[in-house]
Amino acid sequence: MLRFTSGFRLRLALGGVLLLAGTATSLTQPMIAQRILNRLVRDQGINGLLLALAGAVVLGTVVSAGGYFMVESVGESLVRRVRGLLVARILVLRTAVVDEAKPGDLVSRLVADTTLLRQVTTQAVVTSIIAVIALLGSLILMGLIDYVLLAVTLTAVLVIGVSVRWAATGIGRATGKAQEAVGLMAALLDRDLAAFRTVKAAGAEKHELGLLTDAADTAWRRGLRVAGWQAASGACASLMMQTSFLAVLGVGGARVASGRLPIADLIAYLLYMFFLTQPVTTLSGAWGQLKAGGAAVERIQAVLELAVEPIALEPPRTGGRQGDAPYRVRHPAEERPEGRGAAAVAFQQVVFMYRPGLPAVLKDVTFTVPAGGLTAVVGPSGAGKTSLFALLERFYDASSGRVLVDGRDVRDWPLTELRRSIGYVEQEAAVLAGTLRENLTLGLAGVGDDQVREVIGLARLGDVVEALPGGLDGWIGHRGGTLSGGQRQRIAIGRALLRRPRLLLLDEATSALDATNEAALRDTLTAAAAATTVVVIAHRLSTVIDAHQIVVLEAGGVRAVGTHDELLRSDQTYRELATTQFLAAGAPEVLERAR
Ligand SMILES: Nc1ncnc2c1ncn2[C@@H]1O[C@H](COP(=O)(O)OP(=O)(O)OP(=O)(O)O)[C@@H](O)[C@H]1O
Repeated sequence: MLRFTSGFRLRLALGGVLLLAGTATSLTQPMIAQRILNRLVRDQGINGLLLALAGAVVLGTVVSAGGYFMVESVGESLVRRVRGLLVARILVLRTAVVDEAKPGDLVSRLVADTTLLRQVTTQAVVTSIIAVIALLGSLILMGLIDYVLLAVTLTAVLVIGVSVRWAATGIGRATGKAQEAVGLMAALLDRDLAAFRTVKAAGAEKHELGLLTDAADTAWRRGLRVAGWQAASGACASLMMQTSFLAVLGVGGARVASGRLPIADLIAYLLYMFFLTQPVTTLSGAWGQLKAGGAAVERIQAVLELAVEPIALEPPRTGGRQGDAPYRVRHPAEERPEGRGAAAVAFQQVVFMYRPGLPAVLKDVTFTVPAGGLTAVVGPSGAGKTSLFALLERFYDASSGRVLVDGRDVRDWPLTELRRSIGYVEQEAAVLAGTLRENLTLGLAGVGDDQVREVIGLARLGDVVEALPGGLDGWIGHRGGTLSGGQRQRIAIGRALLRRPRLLLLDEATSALDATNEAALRDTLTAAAAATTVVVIAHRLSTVIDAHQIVVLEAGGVRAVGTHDELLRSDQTYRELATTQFLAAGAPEVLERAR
């Protein structure tokens, strides 16, 4: 926790000092009031004292408010820093890590655990520092009065310390588990929202509700356990304070009776014991809170330790008002590149498994893609086609062998530069909640209207712009739920083309397009292939027929490479694929050629 407070410690300390000063100023008020009363009784002037009392009231309030604000603002700054660190980390997590993560749980760590952390810093840390000072001060003054009574009090404080420590461990453990349950709830809700229509269509609302309420119940039960530990710790502290009070009374009384202690000293000592109750109660509560914060820190730390890609992503230091618009791009990534030509690709004896222990999905894959032109990759479902793209984008590293882009191993490319050279259109094309323009210019800065309009033409997005209320700046819902599969993919193609990639990877949609759009997109791909290298995982006959080279993949291995006509003649698998599995693009002559 201390690590996260670096840079804020001075402000935190200053806030603590102000709070302390505010309390001290407030403590002078009864003394001034007492004097005012005394002077009134003696019929003396009180103007000066009234002024002093008013001054003490105002000063105490202002100083306390300043201290409170400072401490709270440190809490907010701390949350901002930790959230910045977390998102900067989450955004560059390795794909394999995210494959296994629960997104909802990550969100819960970002939201709920950081909030808990804030409460702990502002409430627990500062109040306990003040309480420790008050505790030590009182104990010293009590020792000056009578060290025998101090020994009795210290025994009680020690017992309280031990029991509070024991309870705090329980609080920390129970809080960690409660936060875990909250994370599970978030993960479950995320899974339902991600597959919202599927849940509805399957009539699984009741089932999912059961799971969610189970998770909520678990969080509630664990929350109760936290409350139980807190109550036990508070009860222990209070019991010991009362016992020690009685013990001091007994021992003190005996010492007064034997003449070893003046009665006035015993009364003063007992008054100090009253003072002591406050810091002891505060500290016993704060210890538990610190442990709870520790549990939150552990969950945050666990995310910060996940494996990340070699991309330097620092949370920006500046704040600044951005208005109410969500998803405003505050730190635009980069300028749109100029035309950059085409990149050659080579796979050399590539073996790849997603995780150690899993079977290899690519087995000794070797083929080359020349710079420029259209290469189609075809093969049965599960052959490993998408995995080839994942290696090119370096979402994963090959287990052995080499993947080259422009003759350079992808592992030797700076990752951002590699990805900047590649445009990737997934089959289940991702559309982000935001405007159409934001979706197209994602990660690019300074893209002019004319350039956006150009890709709208190229990707055949005219109908989407027209139908969308607000046009180019119209809002596209969560995961593009308001769009058809084909429209989503055309947006993704537009996004990829806008980046002017040296290599365009396209996992063709399996859904059929109408004949006009089919032909138009074919033209777009042909035009793109003239300027850059295009590799398409092809599901359409029209695409393979147009391809300069076709790579046939089967069960993780390259079966054949050639043109459509060559492969029709020479390769049985290809012939079967071409005649049975490809989506034929309406035109009879295409079908005829396939036969
Ligand atoms: N993230 C992953 N973790 C583990 N295994 C995976 C992962 N993604 C894919 N696989 C497995 O790798 C194999 C190849 O998958 P891949 O998606 O590359 O096939 P594909 O040829 O693109 O299939 P399709 O045409 O159905 O999209 C499959 O057996 C799949 O189950």
